[in-house]
Amino acid sequence: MGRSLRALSAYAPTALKNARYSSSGCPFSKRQQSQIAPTAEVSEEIFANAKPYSEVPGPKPIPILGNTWRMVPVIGQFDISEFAKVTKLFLDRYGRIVRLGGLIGRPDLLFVYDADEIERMYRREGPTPFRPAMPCLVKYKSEVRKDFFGELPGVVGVHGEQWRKFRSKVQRPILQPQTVKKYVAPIEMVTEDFIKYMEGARDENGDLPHEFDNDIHRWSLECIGRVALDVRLGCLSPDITTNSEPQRIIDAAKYALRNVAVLELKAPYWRYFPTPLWTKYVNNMNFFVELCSRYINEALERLKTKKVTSENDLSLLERVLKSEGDPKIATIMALDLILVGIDTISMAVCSILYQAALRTKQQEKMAEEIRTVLPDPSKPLTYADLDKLHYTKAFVREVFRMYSTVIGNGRTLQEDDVICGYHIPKGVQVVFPTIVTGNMDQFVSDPEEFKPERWLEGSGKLHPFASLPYGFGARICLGRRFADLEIQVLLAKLLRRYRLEYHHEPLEYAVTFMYAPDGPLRLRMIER
Ligand code: HEM
Repeated sequence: MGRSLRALSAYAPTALKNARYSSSGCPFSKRQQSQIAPTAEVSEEIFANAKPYSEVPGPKPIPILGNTWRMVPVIGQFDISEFAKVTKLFLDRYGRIVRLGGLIGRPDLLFVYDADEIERMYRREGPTPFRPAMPCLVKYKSEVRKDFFGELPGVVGVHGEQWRKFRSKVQRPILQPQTVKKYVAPIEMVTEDFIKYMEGARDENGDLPHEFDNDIHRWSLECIGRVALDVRLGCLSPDITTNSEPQRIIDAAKYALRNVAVLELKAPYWRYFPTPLWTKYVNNMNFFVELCSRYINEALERLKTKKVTSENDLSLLERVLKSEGDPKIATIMALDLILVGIDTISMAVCSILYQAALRTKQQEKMAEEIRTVLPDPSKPLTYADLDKLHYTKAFVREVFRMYSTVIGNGRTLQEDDVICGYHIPKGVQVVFPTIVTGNMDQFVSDPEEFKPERWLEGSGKLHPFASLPYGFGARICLGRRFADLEIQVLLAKLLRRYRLEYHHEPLEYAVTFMYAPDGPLRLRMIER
């Protein structure tokens, strides 16, 4: 029996659990040997028999310098853009659990390369999982603009009760398929404009320009504006002038993308004094807050005179405005969606289009599927059509497995635990390096083979926690349904009419903040 992609996805934990052993000949026998159910409490006996934390293998900190130097680009032995290789190197050198201690001013990092342990930790994580992330944003929300964010500062960079309260207010409207369905037509319109732009931007060979990755950002910005702010921002219009609002939005998004990585990974001095880069970051964030507030106020005004007969007449934003009665909740929700919903999806799309251009056989299979589901290209897309694009979705899933856009996820332990036989104290930051675990033959059959079919056929090993592009559990990506929708609409519209090719130097993947092809994405776009 074929296994449906949805049953395997991170959104259906119960189905996932049942679908885990897809092959005959159990690939995950270690679990059976240990007999530890993934949600079981760690007993006192397990604690008593655990090896001490100090024995977890890993690079030894050098006195005074600690281990931070290893992470500092250029002078250290590990370059940040090589982070994906570094995490693999840790596995090869030290094994399935690796401690990176002695990092100045921050807790130890613990890399776990065991999908069974990752599953156990996710399933036991409790109602308020703590994902350490975005320290710049934490400082901005909790100190610099505490006046604005107050006691309900959103979900990104927020933890504990404050996080739970905010998430419970917005989760339902954002994740309901019924909400997402309403955005098929708006996202299709944005995407049609984008494809029109792409058609005009090609050179005489049909190649897209050097800065095409920036154009993908403009598309994702336009999509998120439509979803979170109920407006067309105008970022795809062909005659944007310098200093116009769309240009300022594009610049602000670009700035956030380029410099947050520098601030957080390379130059964390802003923690101690306001560096020029930090001051610019704050101004940039203030710009986004002001932008969201303005559009939300406009939406509120429109809502006052809108005739509403049922909830179905309301957009996502209007539903939140109506149910919460506080425009600030809607503003902060929009801000969070914008902050994490631009570069994630843009980088994912760069990677997906690049892989489609390189893998002609699989691209043709997607095109054929799209043509079968959508015989008439002039007919508007529906949610039901998109749902039938099984192979296309499996292709995307396979790109995520092999070239995980978000290289890993993480949790700060909120209580002591036993991981891979070691007693790990509360407060340690555990890293789940998806980019590595998704490519380990212990968890995935023939991991070096690009095989979308593996997500459909149910043959071979495929540990459901080895590759989780959107995370898992109570803190799972809030925008994943929109991310999937945007990717599917783009592929359906683009591959229905065009063949993608690539005729330049192969691009290396690198980590800037996300993991994506590094260099000019000069795809060739040829009418079918
Ligand atoms: C392909 C694109 C994307 C990928 C790979 C991705 C991945 C992720 C991951 C791994 C997390 C952490 C989940 C966890 O801790 O378990 C996350 C969180 C989040 N994502 Fe996404 N994401 C994508 C697109 C988006 C988009 C388009 C939006 C907005 C519309 C969005 C909004 C969020 C938010 C708000 C959170 C924080 C949730 C919380 O902490 O409660 N993401 N995403």
